Amino acid sequence: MTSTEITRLEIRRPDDWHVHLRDGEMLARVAPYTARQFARAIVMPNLNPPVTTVEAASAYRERILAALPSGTAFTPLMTSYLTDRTDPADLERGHAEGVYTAAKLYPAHATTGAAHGVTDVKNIYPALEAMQRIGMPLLVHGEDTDPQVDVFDREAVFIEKTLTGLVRDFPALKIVFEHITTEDAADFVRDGGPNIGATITPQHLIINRNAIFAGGIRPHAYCLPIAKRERHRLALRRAATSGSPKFFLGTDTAPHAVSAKENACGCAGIFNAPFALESYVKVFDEEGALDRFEAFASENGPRFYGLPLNEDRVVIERAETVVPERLGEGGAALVPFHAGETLGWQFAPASG
Ligand SMILES: NC(=O)N[C@@H](CC(=O)O)C(=O)O
Ligand SMILES: [Zn+2]
Ligand SMILES: [Zn+2]
Repeated sequence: MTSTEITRLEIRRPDDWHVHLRDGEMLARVAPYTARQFARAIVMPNLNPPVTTVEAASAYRERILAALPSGTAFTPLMTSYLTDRTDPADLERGHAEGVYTAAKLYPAHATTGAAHGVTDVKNIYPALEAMQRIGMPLLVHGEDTDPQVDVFDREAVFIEKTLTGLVRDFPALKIVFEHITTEDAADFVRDGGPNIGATITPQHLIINRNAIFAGGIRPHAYCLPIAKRERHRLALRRAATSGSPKFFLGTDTAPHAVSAKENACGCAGIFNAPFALESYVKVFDEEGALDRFEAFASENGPRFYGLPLNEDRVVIERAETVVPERLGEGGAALVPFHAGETLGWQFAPASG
């Protein structure tokens, strides 16, 4: 069957292996979108202050569950924010107690909420040794932070200056190279051992860097790592649809208030949770790879993490979905990815 003849996908319920659920009112506003489409999500710890202890992660998990309508079947998978002072014993205890699923490396100042990040990876070597020993995955925001490095080269420079050494020094550590944006990263992951994987966002499969400057500056197309040239987007599409088990779904949904996006110093982050599956399926459809979508969305992630696959199923149909310009009212409104566009797929269509 050619792709255009497929009008309905029924797949295991997907998981989102990279989300920002925020906290407080924003958490209540955004978490239901992720819980609507996904069974589980890896929750990023870049709150203010960051989630650096088992107690903080456990309390955050409770706030996430409390923010969802009762009866919602959704499992937040918590992460620890690594700092120069991370205590390996905290990681081991959190992992053993089932609180931490993974730990996150933000190079200091690399992105939103990374001010408390790691200044030199050598500082977390004791933590990484413990994680390697207990099988706890390391999640990496892979951008070099040297201000001399061009913003479009930061991911490639990070591979060369940091990631290659980490993989060499911790050959048995599970590493997820998060939200990859370049052909360099896709090749590095493809050519690496079985314990290196990567998440890919919808935006990096759909836009290139021109979108940030289309007719004027477009703050809602700005995220980190920043979208790159077309050849990188094409390489990411090949990686995502290749059938390789190393690449899996991670939206990096990163909501910010409209006033923080449409600003002289706008925040990085794209809020893609509301139509995430529609967005990814569009890409797999365009690439003639709808038959590979279930593995990318629902199988490769849990297998990499060593978690069971979801048993329930979801339906995504070929049907028009109009994406609103804004979701929510007044100051609480958020601009979703694809605002104002019509997508050709619809998640969980009303029966009939
Ligand atoms: N992706 C982004 O542009 N922003 C994320 C941080 C991150 O994932 O780097 C955020 O928390 O806003
Ligand atoms: Zn990041
Ligand atoms: Zn992120």
